[in-house]
Amino acid sequence: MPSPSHSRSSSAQGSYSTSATTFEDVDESTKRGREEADDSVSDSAKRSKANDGKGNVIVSVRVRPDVSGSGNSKTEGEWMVDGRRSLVAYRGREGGDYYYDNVFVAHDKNDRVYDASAKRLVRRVMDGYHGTVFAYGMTGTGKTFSMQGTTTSPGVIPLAITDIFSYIRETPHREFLLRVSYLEIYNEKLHDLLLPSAAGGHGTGPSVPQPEEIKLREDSKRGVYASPLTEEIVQSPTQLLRVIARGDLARRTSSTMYNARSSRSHAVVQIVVESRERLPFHGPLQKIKRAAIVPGAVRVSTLSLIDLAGSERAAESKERRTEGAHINKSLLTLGTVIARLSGHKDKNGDPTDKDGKHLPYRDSKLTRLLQPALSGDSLISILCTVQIGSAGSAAATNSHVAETLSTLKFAARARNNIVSHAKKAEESLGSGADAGSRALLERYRMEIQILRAQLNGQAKVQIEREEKQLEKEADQRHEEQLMEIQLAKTVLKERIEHLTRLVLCSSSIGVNSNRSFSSLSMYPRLAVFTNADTGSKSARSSGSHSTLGPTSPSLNRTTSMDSSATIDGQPCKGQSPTSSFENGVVEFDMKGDFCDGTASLSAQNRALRADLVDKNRYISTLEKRLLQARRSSHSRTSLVFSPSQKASQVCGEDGMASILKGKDDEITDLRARLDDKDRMLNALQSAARKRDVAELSPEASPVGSGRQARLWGNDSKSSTATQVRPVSLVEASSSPPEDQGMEKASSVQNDSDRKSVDEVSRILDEMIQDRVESGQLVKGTRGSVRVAQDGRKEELRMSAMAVSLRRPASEET
Ligand SMILES: Nc1ncnc2c1ncn2[C@@H]1O[C@H](COP(=O)(O)OP(=O)(O)OP(=O)(O)O)[C@@H](O)[C@H]1O
Repeated sequence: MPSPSHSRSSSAQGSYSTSATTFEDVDESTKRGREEADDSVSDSAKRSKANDGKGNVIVSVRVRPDVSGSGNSKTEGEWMVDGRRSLVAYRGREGGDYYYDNVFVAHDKNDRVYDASAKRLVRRVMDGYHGTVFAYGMTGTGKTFSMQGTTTSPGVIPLAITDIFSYIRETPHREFLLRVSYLEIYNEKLHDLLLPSAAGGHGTGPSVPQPEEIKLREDSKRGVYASPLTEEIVQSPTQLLRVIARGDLARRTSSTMYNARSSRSHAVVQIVVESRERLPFHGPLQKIKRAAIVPGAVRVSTLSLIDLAGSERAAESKERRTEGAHINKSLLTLGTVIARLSGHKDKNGDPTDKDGKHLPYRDSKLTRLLQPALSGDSLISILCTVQIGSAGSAAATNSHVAETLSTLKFAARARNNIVSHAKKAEESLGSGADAGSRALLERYRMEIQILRAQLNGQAKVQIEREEKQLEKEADQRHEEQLMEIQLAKTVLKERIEHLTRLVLCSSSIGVNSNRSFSSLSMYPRLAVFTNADTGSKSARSSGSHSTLGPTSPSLNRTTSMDSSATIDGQPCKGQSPTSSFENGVVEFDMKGDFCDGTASLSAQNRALRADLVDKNRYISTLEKRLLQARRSSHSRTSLVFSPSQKASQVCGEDGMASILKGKDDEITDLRARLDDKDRMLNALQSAARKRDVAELSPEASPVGSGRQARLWGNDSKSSTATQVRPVSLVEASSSPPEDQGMEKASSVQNDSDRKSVDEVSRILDEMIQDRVESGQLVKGTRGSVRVAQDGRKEELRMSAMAVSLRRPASEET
C-alpha cells in the first residue's frame, strides 16, 4: 500500500504527515511514492475542495491502552501519541508523523470518542444527510468496544441512538419515523440479523428454513441497498437498543458460527430516518396554508453504523483462515477504493480514479455497500483503532507494528482521499413510485387516511347497530315495564278484591244469602259507636269515608264486627231484621230491631257501601296511575333511541322504579294494616265466641234464652237465627225464666261480658300503645288520642273502638 509522502505533511490542513512507510514492498513503495509525489498537487486541490464540505469527512484514530498502560502524549518505545495535536508518530523504521482529525489516547472514554467523531454527523443525519460511521482496525484493538461500548461506557451506537431521540424531542415542528435493520457480511454473504430465525443461529440446522438470499441492489434514489432485509420501526431508544441487542445476540449465538459472529464479520446497523414538517393546528388559515405547502413532503436519510471485522494476518484453523481471507479481501478492496478515490466520474456518473478507471466497489460486498458513502454522497466518520505497546509486549512485535502502521496509513488515505459533497436529502412528495416505496411516513400517512375513512365507515355501522340494539333493548324494557305494571295492577286489584271480599265476609257474618242473620249477629254486645249527630249508635265511623284508603277494607271489617255486635240487650219486639243486597252490597236494616235504636244496621250498610265506593274509587285511581305510568314509559322509550338521551332514559327508569316502589310500599302498608285488623277481628271474634259460650252454658242459658226471647220475640218463622241456634230457642221456650235465677244468671253474664270486653280493650290498648310508640298516634293530655299523620284515621277508629268497648261496661257498672 502506498505510503503517504512528506508532501502530505504540508498539505493544506497539515493534517496528515508520515516520515516513512515500512510495510510495503520496495517496488510497490517506489511506484506509489511516485504516484504520491504526482498527486501532491491534486491532494492539495482535493483538500481545498473538501473544504466546501468541511467536516463531512472525519477520520479519527483511537489508541487502546496496552496492558502495561499508556497515557496522553506518552511515548511507548518508538511510538508517540499526542491527543492534543491529534498526532501519532512512529520513530521506528519507515515511521512518520500521522495527523488526523482526532487522536484518542488510552484514557479517553467512549463518550469523548463519540462527541468528537460522530455526534455532529448523527445530528446532521437527523437534518436530512446520509451518514456513515465505521470502525476499522486489526482484531482486538477496540472496534466493538468503541462502537457498542459497555453498560458503564456506552459506545457510538447507543450514544447515537440517545442523540437521535434527543433531536426528535428538540424538533417539535417535524415528525419522524425511524426504522432499523441489522445485517452482517460474513464470508462475503449477507445475513439478516433481525430475522427471527437468526436469533438461534444462521439456520444451519435442517429444521430451520433457509431465508431468501440477501442481495445488494441499486436504486437511483436509494443508492445501494440490501434486499430483502428486515426493517423494524422503533419508537423509543430502549426499543431501538433492544432491536440492536437482538441482532448482536444473533451474531453470537451460533456455536459453529461463533468466530464469525464475534468480530469475524462486518456488522452494519442501518437506521433510516424519515421526517416531515408537522402540519400546524393553530388556526384554520394557517392550516390551509401549511397543508397546501407540505402535503406529505418527506425527507429520508440513513445513518449506517458499521463495526468491521478485524484484519488478521495469521490464522490457526482452516475456518479462521477462510474467514480471514474474506475479511482481508474485503478490507483490501476497501483500502484500494479509498486509495484510488479521486472524485472523478465517467459519463454514466460512475466513480473513476484519476485515470478514468472504474473503482472496484463491486469486488467486495463491503465496498459495494459503502459505495454511496465513499463516493461522497454522505457524511463519513472513520474511527481507526490501534494498539501500541512498549518493547517486549505483544503489541510491539513486528507483525503487530506492521498492522498498526497499515491501519494508520489507511486512516491517512481515507482522510486525504474521501471527498464528501453530501447534500440534504430532497423532500419527496411521496407520490412517485420510488419515493413512495421508500418513505414509509408518507405511506403510513395515506394508510392512516384510508384506515381512518374505513374506521369512520365502521363507526357509522357500529353506531347504527348499537342504535338498533338500544331500540331493541328499549322495546324489551318497555315490554317488561308494561308487564310489570300489568302485574302490579293485577296484584293491587287482587289485593283490593281480597280486602273487599274480607269486608263482605265480615259483614256477612250477620247475614246469609237468605237475608237472615248469622248466629253471631244474634249476640251483639260489643262495640257501639255513638253517632254524635243522631245520638243513635252506628257502626259507621268516620274512617269508613276515607278515600283510597287502605284503611277502608280493614275499617269495614271492624265495622261489620261492630255492627254484628250492636246491642242493648233490649230486643225490639215485633220487628225482624231486614236486609237487602243491592249492587253486591249487603245492606242491613236493623231499624226497629233494637228498640233503643242504638244499633242501626242500615247505618252500617251505608258505611259499607261508602267504603266500597271508596275502594272502587281507589281502584280507578290506581288504574289511572298505572295508565299514566304506562304512557310515560312509552314516551321515555321513544326518547331512548338517541345515545345522547340515555341519561333521560335512566331518569325515566328511576321514575318508574320509584312509582313501582311506591306501589310496593302501599301494598306493604295495606298488608300491615290488614294484619292489624285481622288481629283485632280475631280478638273480637274470640270475645264474641266466649260470650256465645257463656250464654249457651247451662248457667247462662236462661238468660241467654231470655235475651233471645227479648231479642227476637217469638217470631221464629222469619229468623234464620232460629235455625242456626235452635237449641237456645227451644231452651228458651221450654224453660221460662225465674226472676231470681235470671238476676243471678244476668250477673254471671255481665261478668263474662266484662271479661271479654276487658280482653278486647287490652288488645286495643296495646295496639294503640304501639301506634303511639311508633309515632303514628299522639296521646292527648286527657287520654284522648289523635292521629299523627293526615289521612290515617284508622287509629282513631281503634281508639274510638276501645272507648266504646269500655263504655258499655262502665255504663253497666
Ligand atoms: N479503549 C479501550 N479501553 C479499554 N478496553 C478496551 C479498549 N479497547 C478495547 N478494549 C478491550 O479489548 C478487548 C477487545 O476489544 P474489541 O473486542 O472491541 O476489539 P475488536 O477490535 O472489536 O476485535 P475484533 O476485531 O476481534 O472484533 C475487549 O476486551 C475490550 O474490552
